[in-house]
Amino acid sequence: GLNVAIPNKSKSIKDYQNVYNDIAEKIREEDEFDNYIGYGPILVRIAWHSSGTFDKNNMTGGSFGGTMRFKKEINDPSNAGLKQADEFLAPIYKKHSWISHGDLYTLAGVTAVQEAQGPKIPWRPGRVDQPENTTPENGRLPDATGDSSYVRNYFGRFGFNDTEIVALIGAHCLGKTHLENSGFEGPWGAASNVFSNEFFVNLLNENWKLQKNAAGNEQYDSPKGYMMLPADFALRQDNKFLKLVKAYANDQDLFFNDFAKAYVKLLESGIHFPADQKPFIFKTLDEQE
Ligand code: HEM
Ligand SMILES: CC(=O)Cn1cnc2ccccc21
Repeated sequence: GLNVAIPNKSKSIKDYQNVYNDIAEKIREEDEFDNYIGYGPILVRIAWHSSGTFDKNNMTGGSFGGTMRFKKEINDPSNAGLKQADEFLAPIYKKHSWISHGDLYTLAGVTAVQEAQGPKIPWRPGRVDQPENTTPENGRLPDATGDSSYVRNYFGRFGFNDTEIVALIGAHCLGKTHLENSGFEGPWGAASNVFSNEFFVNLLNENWKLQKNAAGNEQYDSPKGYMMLPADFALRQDNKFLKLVKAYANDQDLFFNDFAKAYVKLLESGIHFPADQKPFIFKTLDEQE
């Protein structure tokens, strides 16, 4: 059905900046998580996975209904590890339970990118919690072993073009893969909690070798201990994707601008906002000192 955003008229940018600040302060406070990577990366992932169930062919899924809060969705094998993000957000929801879960998950993903020194992400509230029986079925999130045509086709389900696809996957500059979650293993060393174009620089410049990991899955490893998923490496194996990878490796500002636009489109997939609803642009903690 049609997901029409219903902004809460009693809440202003100040109220949402308060939620942003609580999330940002908790990220700073709980800095030891995942070997001092912190919670930022999995907050970006839960925002993306909440939105990544969208299917433009039948207008189902997406972040609107906040169904990630239900067992069926959070237990999707593709969401392994994200219960920790949901638990991180539970006290934030308890304190600000006027907010919808869809707004909370996506706002957390915005906060995490901005607090990681990434671009400003304009954000609009108005998602409305939907009942458990509207939870989409498992299996709508992408397969890490896919090749370039798989990746282009997968994101075609959202109506994303090549620029949006490559920019979005640049979020793999944050965090790491965990064998117990996805069957892929990334190195502590190379994992980062600073948003940058490093993913593209490494993808282009490292000497990658395809090898089986401890779970028997093939991944690309580099002498420096970096890794890439087959679906990451696919961005080098298609001429149009490769052109974009090179552009972003050579111009971080271009990457930041394209990422911000694509991330907004992802987090708002399937939602109709009032034409006059202006997005909020939040200040970082550093900008409020
Ligand atoms: C072809 C599309 C994609 C595939 C196949 C994919 C796959 C994966 C896999 C397998 C992991 C490791 C999970 C774990 O083991 O803990 C991961 C982590 C991550 N993904 Fe993606 N992803 C894709 C697109 C995206 C997009 C569009 C975003 C955000 C805009 C994103 C953000 C992240 C982040 C931040 C992490 C790190 C999480 C952590 O450190 O725990 N990914 N992804
Ligand atoms: C540090 C590292 O492995 C960079 N990287 C490369 N591919 C990734 C996929 C998800 C998260 C991080 C990823």
